[in-house]
Amino acid sequence: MSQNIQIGTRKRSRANMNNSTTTGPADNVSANKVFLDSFEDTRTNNLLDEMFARQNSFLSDNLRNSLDLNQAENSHLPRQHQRQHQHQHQLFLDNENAIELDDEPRTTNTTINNNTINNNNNNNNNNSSRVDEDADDDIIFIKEQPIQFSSPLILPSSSSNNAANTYITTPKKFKKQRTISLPQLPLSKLSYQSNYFSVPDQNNAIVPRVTQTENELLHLTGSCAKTLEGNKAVNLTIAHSTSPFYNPPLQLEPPPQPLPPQSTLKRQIGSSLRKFKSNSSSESASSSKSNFKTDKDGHYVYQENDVFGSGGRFIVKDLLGQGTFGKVLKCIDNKYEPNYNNGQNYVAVKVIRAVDRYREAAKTELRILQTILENDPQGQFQCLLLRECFDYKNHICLVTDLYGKSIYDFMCSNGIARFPGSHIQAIARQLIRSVCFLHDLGIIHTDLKPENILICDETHIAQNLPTKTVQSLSKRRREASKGKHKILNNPEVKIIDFGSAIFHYEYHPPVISTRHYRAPEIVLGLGWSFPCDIWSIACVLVELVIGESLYPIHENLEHMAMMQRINGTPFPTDIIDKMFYKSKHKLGNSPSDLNSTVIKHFDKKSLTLQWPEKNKRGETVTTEKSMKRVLQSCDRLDIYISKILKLDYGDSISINWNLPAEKNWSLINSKMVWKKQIHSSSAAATDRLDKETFLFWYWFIDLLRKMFEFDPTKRITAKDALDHEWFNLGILDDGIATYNNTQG
Ligand SMILES: Nc1ncnc2c1ncn2[C@@H]1O[C@H](COP(=O)(O)OP(=O)(O)OP(=O)(O)O)[C@@H](O)[C@H]1O
Repeated sequence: MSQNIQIGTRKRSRANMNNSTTTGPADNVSANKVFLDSFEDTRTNNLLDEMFARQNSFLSDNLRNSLDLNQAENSHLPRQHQRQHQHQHQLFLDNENAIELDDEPRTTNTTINNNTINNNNNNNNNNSSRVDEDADDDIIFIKEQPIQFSSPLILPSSSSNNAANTYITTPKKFKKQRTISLPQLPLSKLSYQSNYFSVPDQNNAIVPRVTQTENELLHLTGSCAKTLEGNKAVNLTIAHSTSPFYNPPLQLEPPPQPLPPQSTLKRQIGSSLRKFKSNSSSESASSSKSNFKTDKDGHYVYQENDVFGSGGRFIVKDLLGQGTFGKVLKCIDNKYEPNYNNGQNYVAVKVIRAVDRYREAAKTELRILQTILENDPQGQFQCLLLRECFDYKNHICLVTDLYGKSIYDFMCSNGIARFPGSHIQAIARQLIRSVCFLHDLGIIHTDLKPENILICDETHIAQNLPTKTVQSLSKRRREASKGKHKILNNPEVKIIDFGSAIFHYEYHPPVISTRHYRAPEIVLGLGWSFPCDIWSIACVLVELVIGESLYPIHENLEHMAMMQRINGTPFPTDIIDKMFYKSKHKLGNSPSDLNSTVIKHFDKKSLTLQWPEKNKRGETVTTEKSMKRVLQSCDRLDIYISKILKLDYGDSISINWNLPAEKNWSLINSKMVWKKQIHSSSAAATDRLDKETFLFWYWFIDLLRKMFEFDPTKRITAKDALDHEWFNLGILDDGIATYNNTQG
């Protein structure tokens, strides 16, 4: 599918810069360039060569097996790069600079001064200022520098080849020095420009979007629109989620939007859709030819080659999905020539159940899709694009662009469900940016999950997995994957299913989201707003790393116990206090089972969760299975993800989110050096980790931690998440290699 990929062409702003990080007008750049700020193509290619060379050992197995890149790349590298390749194992990095150590005399030295390496020791806080004198030196590049022999530092020997004392010098810092970091996919650098959109107000009039304000109130469910703090008549809490509206403080919930009469439904689609309406959607013209049938539950009965729509416009070709609301069909749209734009005469049509309840719900979905379309007619913000809507035999039909399978289905059909880091970053960027766009429009998605994230381009490379690995797969996965590890060529995604999405000023049902992706404020009945989407995205991102659901739970108590375990901390007592207060004063519209499944498990005095559950005699009644799921199958998030990363990088990677990045890295590094000294090189070879790769994962986990903040008013917003340090970092892995290989 042709998609516009927006790539910020301005210099990257630093994570600690505030709104200025939103880039200016973005250019459309062809998707075959790894993001390299504003450097031209040839340099891009050279840089990529260098990066591949430098990381050769890191990826040697995978790249050799699947892509045969190393030999090919090195054969045409410039001489100094080949030399670098030969000696890449001798890279050492210190806080300020890194230099390549050579075992033969050299006249030049490659300085690698990664902006990420400059993170100071306070970098647990992403807003901390950097130790960096030059505000402009964050471009990623290698630059050959003459060696500056300042006082050499003697380091412990660091490789078997370098048994003797090794000198590491501190080269003089060059102004405007260009630095190198590992590459990112273009999708990881998609820019976002706020203050741009217009949104409908409560009377459906389009008003210009006001500047984002932090003076937003956290919505409560039901008829109460007070903030959590407001419930207690204390100072109003500022919810950091942004939205385009100034919410009238302490007002009762605005009346629900009147649902449009059916006759005006078509008008609701807006002017941008009119061009699609040349074939008027009157059903009568085609109904005689159609076999279109509806069952007793109001569901369309799927039959291949069914024809429906005005003039027999749509031919049913496949059933893409079936949900509560209806069926989603892959159809040929006869409005277009058969080979229109490489098969873009195919569309997805969501045929809503012919039941009043679902028809009404579809109208809400329609209003959301309409707002999205009006503000992003090109679909640059990764949201499902509505092409048309019509009513057919009492079924509302939503015609949208057709995308590939969902991330969930892709994972199920993959021998290794985990995604490469570069793809996780690209997907994260798209999701967060898309949600930032939605939140700016006042829309909360409420049901973000892998099933609702579709892949645009399903093409991939497939590597054969070792027999032993294949045998360890479940029968279902073995059959679905055919024993192969699939890596997408391009991890572009789209968010779908706006059936549960709402405008922030509308009625909030007490329970939203699919259980595994449900934020704590929903479970605790505190009321919810924009931050719930951030929690859901965080759950999705972890799922991409570990290859399975982070919260494989079905009930509240275990869910809460697991949340505490994963965050490594109990729920903050102030939010539990609010939960009790809300319940006591019957504020808001709580889940019906709140008392019996949530509140009763908290101790009123200590405001702590009583888990494992005990009976009156003090005996543990929590089942062994449940204990195992909470205590053994998961762990504090940094530890849990580190365990998974060991599969790729060896035993030494051990991320501790309580340590500053530099300190964490030096502990890991000294462990690796020690291992190399004690053991043979083969033992050390299991550690395929360098500092930049470590930093990539460290900052990823840091972002997750902020997204998993229990208190929704303190949880990172989508806008702030886009400015997080992690999005300045790259990684060289199979995902980058595949992308590069296929885009060339
Ligand atoms: N535009 C599309 N292109 C390709 N597949 C799609 C598209 N839209 C939906 N699907 C498929 O149909 C499935 C159901 O779509 P959707 O989630 O919108 O329906 P739903 O009735 O709201 O489902 P649920 O009840 O699960 O929320 C999706 O998971 C996806 O696999």
